[in-house]
Amino acid sequence: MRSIRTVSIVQCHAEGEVGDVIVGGVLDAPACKTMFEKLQYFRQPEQDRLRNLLLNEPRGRSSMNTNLILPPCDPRATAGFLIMESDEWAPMSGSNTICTVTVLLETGMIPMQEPVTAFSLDTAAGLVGITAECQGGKCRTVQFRNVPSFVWALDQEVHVPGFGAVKVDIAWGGMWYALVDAESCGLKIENSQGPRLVELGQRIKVAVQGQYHPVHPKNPEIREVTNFVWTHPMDDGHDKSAVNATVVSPGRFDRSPCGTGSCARLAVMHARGQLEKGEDFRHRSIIGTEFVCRIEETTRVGDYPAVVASIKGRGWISGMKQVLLDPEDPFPEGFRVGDQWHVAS
Ligand SMILES: O=C(O)[C@H]1NCC[C@@H]1O
Repeated sequence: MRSIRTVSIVQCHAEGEVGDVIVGGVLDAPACKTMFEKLQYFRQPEQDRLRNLLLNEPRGRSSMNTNLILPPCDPRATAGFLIMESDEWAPMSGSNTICTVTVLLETGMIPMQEPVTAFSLDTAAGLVGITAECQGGKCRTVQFRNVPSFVWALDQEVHVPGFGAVKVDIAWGGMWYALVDAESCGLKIENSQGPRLVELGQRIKVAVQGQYHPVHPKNPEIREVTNFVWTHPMDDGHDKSAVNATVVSPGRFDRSPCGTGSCARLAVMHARGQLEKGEDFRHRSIIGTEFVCRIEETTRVGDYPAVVASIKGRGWISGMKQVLLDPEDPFPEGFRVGDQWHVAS
């Protein structure tokens, strides 16, 4: 056996969405003042080979993410982390935060305090507060207090070639999202409609990218919609709840209820007067798992009214692995196949 690269990983999922965590084998980015600078370093083509090696086949698959724990830049944080998704280094991610916290605590990288461990994590989108309920050495729940979320525009009409006009909301929840009511396109969020939801969701996302160009007021480098959420109307019975399905690029469902998508939706619901500060909202995924979401505070981001949202969910460690690269492997950055990766050509 030979290898020119060895990366040690703890495998984890949060409410069904894989968020593996690198615990060894990758050095920190040199001389960075912020986690966003670290993200910029790692997404350069030479460094980005790591993301391709880990997420592309044969080592990865289309429905997974990998997180990289690094020293924080903000002195208030206990650790920093960066998020690798199939098509981007995401500034922030909810399911990946829950996985990273679960691994940090259950492997002892951050000492676990029972019944509650509280600390902050530094991300490329800013500081995220963590409150983890812990019992018997298990991290039972992870709640994170996200960077502020806000609506960029409501009810925008987008022309989708071959389909027609679609109404979209555009909001920031740690990533930029377009959100569309599935019923407005004659669809229901259920597995039997999966291929159509993913295919049309991707097409609407591309159409939005062509017509609307949101920019984060605090960081002009964080721009353009990269994620898409299908929503169902809120069930306002005993609990406020709804199902959603996030279409992650290049075209597959988030298996979790999507933490940053949920924050974007909370900002939209607050702007529409559907959810107040302090109210719980239960967001369910395509596989029936749930995040408990809440608006903790209202604030502003630049000129935009914003909400500070918290999201609570659960993570489970599922294994450990060491990724290797044989110097003669013909695919040092892996490959993608059209059956599962929505390859354009
Ligand atoms: O929970 C989230 O925010 C996400 N899950 C995978 C894609 C998004 O980053």
